[in-house]
Amino acid sequence: MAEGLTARATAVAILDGVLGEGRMLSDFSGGHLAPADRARALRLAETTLRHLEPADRLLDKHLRKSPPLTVRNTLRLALVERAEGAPAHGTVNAAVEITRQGGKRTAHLTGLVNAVLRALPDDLTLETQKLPRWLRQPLVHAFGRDAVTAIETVHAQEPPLDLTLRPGFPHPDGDLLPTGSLRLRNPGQLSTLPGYAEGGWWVQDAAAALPVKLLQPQPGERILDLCAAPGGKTLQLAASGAQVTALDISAPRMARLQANLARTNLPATLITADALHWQPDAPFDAILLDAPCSATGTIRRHPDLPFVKDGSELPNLTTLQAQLLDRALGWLKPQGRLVFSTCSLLPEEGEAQLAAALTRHPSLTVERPDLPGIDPAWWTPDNALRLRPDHWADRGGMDGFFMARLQRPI
Ligand SMILES: C[S@@+](CC[C@H](N)C(=O)[O-])C[C@H]1O[C@@H](n2cnc3c(N)ncnc32)[C@H](O)[C@@H]1O
Repeated sequence: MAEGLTARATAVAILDGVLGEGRMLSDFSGGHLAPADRARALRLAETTLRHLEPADRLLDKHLRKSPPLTVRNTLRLALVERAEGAPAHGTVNAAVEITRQGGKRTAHLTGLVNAVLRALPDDLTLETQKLPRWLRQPLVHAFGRDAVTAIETVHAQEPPLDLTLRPGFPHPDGDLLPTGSLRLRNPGQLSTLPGYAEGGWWVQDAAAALPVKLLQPQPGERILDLCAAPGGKTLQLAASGAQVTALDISAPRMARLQANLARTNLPATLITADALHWQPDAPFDAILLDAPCSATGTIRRHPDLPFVKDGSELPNLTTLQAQLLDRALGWLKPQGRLVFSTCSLLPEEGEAQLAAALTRHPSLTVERPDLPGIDPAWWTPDNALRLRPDHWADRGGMDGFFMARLQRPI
């Protein structure tokens, strides 16, 4: 059997699901696989998705007509592995074997797969993959062509892993970022790292850790985490000593939040409900609204997103964000503060959403506290924070996020 065949064949099956059936990578369970094969398959599929279109441009030079999707995915995987430095013989043998094992559907194409892969040059270099048009155009308009090219360059790289640390607890070695997150390059099995068992840290992108830092929770404050699951921000709020109520509509995601609280031994009151219908008993000192959004800021961690989404859900999402924001503002005590955040790169889920909220609620003020490690260039003219994947590009980038802190009048 060719080495790594299980992981590679699984990676092809994952690519078939994403590109043929519009399934998200996060839906892949792979529970029947050994953990190492599962992790390798996902990593191979993600890497292939980061280079899919440049890979196709090279493959198409050697294909007279397009093969079935699963064969194309087998070729894409082998080509991308080669470009990443894998030895030719291993990738070719595995691709041929996967094609042979496809039976009637693909076995007659083993010769083609072998010939195409052997015809590829030794020094394969892949161009940078561009964002899809529905996303690229508004981003060029918002940030300029150079910024979008820089974002695409970061999207092509495997992202590092960031941890949010709990003061006084053990943690692994890594690079401490200016905003306080710890960055790891090759973390390996997380549950074996120092501090895992004690709940001393949790995985959270450096940008995703900033909405809670912007909210500046204080011990004893009554804080609502609205749209809370799976709960990275709930853990931050609870670790600050605030009295946290965490609400989310999704029961499975709330189960993950509960497990995260159990591992870290942090307290919060959990409510599974639709925020459009729920009402609190009493107002809050502060609210974090980490609203559902297009998640276009997380493409470096979710390279399937550009292939599965087409922007058609945006009007519904922006309407929901505004409704959630209006409801949440009504649950604040006088002078209470609310952070609105989205992991989106699109101004309509960020800058434009803030501008519209200020028009609907002219008495609100936007607060801009001093936060350690924040580059002054990341603040917008309206005192919001706009974070992009190309920020800290030399360190591995960060997720795209928008966040603003609003204060209710007396
Ligand atoms: C961006 S995610 C939240 C991430 C979370 N704050 C964290 O840091 O782990 C948005 C969440 O909004 C929830 N959501 C969507 N519509 C909702 C609604 N009407 N009421 C409550 N939660 C909702 C989704 O289930 C999803 O978990």
